Amino acid sequence: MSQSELERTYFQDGLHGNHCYGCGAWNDKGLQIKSFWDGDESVCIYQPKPHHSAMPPDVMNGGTIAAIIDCHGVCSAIADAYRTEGREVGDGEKIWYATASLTVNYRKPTRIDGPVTARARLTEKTDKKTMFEVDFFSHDGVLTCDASVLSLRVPSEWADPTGLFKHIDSNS
Ligand SMILES: CCCCCCCCCCCC(=O)SCCNC(=O)CCNC(=O)[C@H](O)C(C)(C)COP(=O)(O)OP(=O)(O)OC[C@H]1O[C@@H](n2cnc3c(N)ncnc32)[C@H](O)[C@@H]1OP(=O)(O)O
Repeated sequence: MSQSELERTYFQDGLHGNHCYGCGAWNDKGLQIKSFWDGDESVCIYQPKPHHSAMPPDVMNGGTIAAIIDCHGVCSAIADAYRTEGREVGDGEKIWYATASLTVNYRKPTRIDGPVTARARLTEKTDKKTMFEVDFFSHDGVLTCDASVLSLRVPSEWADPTGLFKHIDSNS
């Protein structure tokens, strides 16, 4: 069942303290993408800004597209893990995933003058690994990119607000 715009809950709003450039609701300078369930698919609708352009000012930059797809895929893996356990995103013991692999095929230029949409579907899952395939559309409904995002479950140190590397350094 799809949620109407008013009753939507966005995955990122449950990821408290997330400063990620693409999906962190607590990063004022980031993209602050928002993702939600539409039945079995997850959806992200994003209005690009003029400075998200490629060389032609009416075409969206590929790196920004990749950041949206990456973060939408990883947040979908996180939301799927919570949903599997019957919990809302962010409730109870925290679940974190990080990108292990991202593949983006740029099929057509993406118009920048309206909201883009990423639609993701789960294609593979184990306890630790989750794969989402993502289709990316320009505002006129053209499929401009297809992508796959492999997310791996990571420990809570990844969410340490003071940083990750001190945990890695102390373990090595
Ligand atoms: C407030 C907080 C907010 C938290 C943030 C909330 C959302 C953030 C969204 C943004 C996402 C990012 O940008 S995250 C930043 C970008 N990503 C990273 O920096 C990740 C860097 N990579 C790593 O740290 C590591 O490689 C990991 C954690 C991804 C995986 O290491 P690991 O956990 O030791 O995994 P490992 O045992 O080697 O492998 C487990 C299984 O996965 C497979 N596998 C591992 N890597 C790959 C790979 N690249 N491609 C294919 N398969 C792979 C292995 O073959 C194995 O399969 P099998 O034998 O089991 O079959």
